[in-house]
Amino acid sequence: MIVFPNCKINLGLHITGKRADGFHDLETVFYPLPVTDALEVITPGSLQFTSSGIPVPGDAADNLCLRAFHLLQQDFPQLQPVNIHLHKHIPIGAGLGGGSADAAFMLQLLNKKFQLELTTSQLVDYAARLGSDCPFFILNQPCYATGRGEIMEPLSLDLSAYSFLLVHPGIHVNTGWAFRQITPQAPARALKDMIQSPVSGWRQVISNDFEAPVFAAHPELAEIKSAMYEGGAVYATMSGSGSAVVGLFPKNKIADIRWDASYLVFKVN
Ligand SMILES: C[C@@](CO)(OP(=O)(O)O)[C@H](O)COP(=O)(O)OP(=O)(O)OC[C@H]1O[C@@H](n2ccc(N)nc2=O)[C@H](O)[C@@H]1O
Ligand SMILES: Nc1ncnc2c1ncn2[C@@H]1O[C@H](COP(=O)(O)OP(=O)(O)O)[C@@H](O)[C@H]1O
Repeated sequence: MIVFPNCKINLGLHITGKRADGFHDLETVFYPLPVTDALEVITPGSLQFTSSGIPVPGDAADNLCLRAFHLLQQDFPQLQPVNIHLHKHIPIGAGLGGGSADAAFMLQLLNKKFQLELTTSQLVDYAARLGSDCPFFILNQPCYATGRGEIMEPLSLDLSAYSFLLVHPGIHVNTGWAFRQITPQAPARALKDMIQSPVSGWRQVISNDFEAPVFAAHPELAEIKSAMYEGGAVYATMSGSGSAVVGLFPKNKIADIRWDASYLVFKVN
């Protein structure tokens, strides 16, 4: 069985409070985009994880695909050992949620393969135990999210008039560090309302709290965002805690910007 976990971008992000459990409350709009990994699971086999493509940092035993398998196996001992292969294409530590997508797709794949009959709400609960971004990928549709990101309201948000440019300059931002740079506060404007306003005005009203500290640490990112606006982007923002920057351009009119050869660049028309 093979699935293709996709990435997400955040359109607006506000850190609204620090919680007793050490996490932060936030509000954001998650939007899925078709830049994907490939995740294959074969049975029968011994429990094994291999990967190709972009190297995943850390011990293979800590990979979110294996963690998703072990999480379900605790409650469903009938899960047979599986051979897992991940081809990594989504940049890592980029604010694109690639690891979270792999974990959420793994839960769904195992649910189907072993006929566990888990409901969407049960899958969301399991996903929340693997990471704050994971529950989104169970729904995988435009959502306004609060809490740690697990309280989701699907939105009707049609961005089919736009093409998306994603630029990742290879800077890996540590999510925990990024949260520690921010003093939580109530947002000046309600994101849930602003996201329904015309995209042409988003530049003035939709912002990401992580941009100030992350751009201060990596000025190259502010330059990427400026280059997108100079190239005709209708809206540009860093995604999540970075470091990927995303630009919305009129459909099929992504500017031909000359990026540094080391950057990873993705176009979604
Ligand atoms: C910032 C966001 C926005 O969508 O995305 P990314 O930039 O990572 O893609 C998410 O909130 C990230 O979610 P995720 O990447 O799953 O984070 P987790 O693994 O749960 O947490 C990593 C660390 O970030 C901090 N953290 C995370 C989420 C949250 N609501 N409050 C936090 O304080 C904690 O220090 C935690 O130990
Ligand atoms: N399957 C996976 N893909 C990517 N990263 C993974 C995976 N499993 C574990 N990780 C760990 O999760 C961290 C964050 O990954 P990722 O989800 O890509 O970043 P972000 O939260 O910025 O979107 C990485 O540093 C990596 O060590």
